[in-house]
Amino acid sequence: MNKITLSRLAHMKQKGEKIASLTAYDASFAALFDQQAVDMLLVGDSLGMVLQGKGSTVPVTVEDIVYHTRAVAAAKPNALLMADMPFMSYATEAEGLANAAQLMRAGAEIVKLEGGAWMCDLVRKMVRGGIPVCAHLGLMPQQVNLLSGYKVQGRNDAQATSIIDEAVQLEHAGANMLLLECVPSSLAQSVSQQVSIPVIGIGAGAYCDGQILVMHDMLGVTSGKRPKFVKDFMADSNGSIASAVAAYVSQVKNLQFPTAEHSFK
Ligand SMILES: Nc1nc(=O)c2c([nH]1)NC[C@@H]1CN(c3ccc(C(=O)N[C@@H](CCC(=O)O)C(=O)O)cc3)CN21
Ligand SMILES: CC(C)C(=O)C(=O)O
Ligand SMILES: [Mg+2]
Repeated sequence: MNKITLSRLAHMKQKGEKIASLTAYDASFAALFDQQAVDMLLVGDSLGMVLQGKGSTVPVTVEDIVYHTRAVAAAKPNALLMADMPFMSYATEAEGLANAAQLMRAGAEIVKLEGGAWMCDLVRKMVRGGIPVCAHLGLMPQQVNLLSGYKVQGRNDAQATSIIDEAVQLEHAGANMLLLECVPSSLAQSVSQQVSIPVIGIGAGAYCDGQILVMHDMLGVTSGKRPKFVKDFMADSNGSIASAVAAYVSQVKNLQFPTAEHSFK
C-alpha cells in the first residue's frame, strides 16, 4: 500500500521522475494498471468514444462518469483517481460545483475540466471546497464542433503565448495539475518549466512532467487512423496486457516514450 497523492506527484515533478498515467473505466483494468504501478488513472470522457462508440465526447453525461468512477474506485487503486467533468457540466459555477461533488462522492480524488483562464473563479471555489482540480489546455475535445476537428493547438506565437498565460493564471487560481493535449513539444516544455504543478501531456512531447494515453489506444484495440501520439504497446508484449502496461510505464519513466515520432513540432 503506497497511495499516490497530489503531494507525491508534486514531489515527482521536483525530482524529475516522470508520471505514468492511463485512462481506466472499470475495476478489472484499474486493478491490472495499479499492479503495474501506473501513477494515475483517469476516468476520461473518452469513454463516449471507446466504450459507447460515439463520434465524440460531447454526448457523455455526469451519470456516465459517475458510473465508471464508482467501478474504478471499487478496485481501491493506489493510483490517484481523476475523473473528467463532461461537456457542459460546468457551464455555471453552481452546476460545476454540484457535479464535481458528485464525482468526488463516486470516488474521484481530483476532477479535470477542459478550459482556460475563464475557469479561474470556478477553480478557486472548487479548491476552497476541497476538490482538487486539473485544468485541461491545448486541444479540448469537448470543443470539437467549434474547432471543426481534432487539430494541434498553440502552433502560432499568439496562441502559444496565450496557453502559457492561461496555465500560469490557472496555477495561481489554485489548480493542482495541468493536462496539455496536442500542442508542440517546445510549448509544452515552456509550460512545464513555468508552473510548479505537474503537467501531464498527450501529444505534447517528452518534456512534460508525465504522460497519459487512452488505454484502448496503447493496447492496440482502437481501429482506423490513429493519432500521431499513440503507440501500440501490445505489439511487442507477446499478447500479455500486463507486459504491455509494464512497458508503457517503464518507457515513460525512462524517457523512451514519447519520441519525436509521437510528438508535434
Ligand atoms: N481513443 C481515443 N484516444 C484519444 O486520445 C482521444 C479519444 N479517443 N477521444 C477524445 C479525444 C480525441 N482525441 C484526438 C483524436 C484525434 C486526434 C488527431 O487525429 N490528431 C491529428 C492532428 C492533426 C494536426 O493538427 O496536425 C494527428 O495526426 O494526430 C487527436 C486527438 C484525443 N482523445
Ligand atoms: C485523453 C485524455 C486526456 C482525456 O481527457 C480522456 O480520456 O477523456
Ligand atoms: Mg477527456
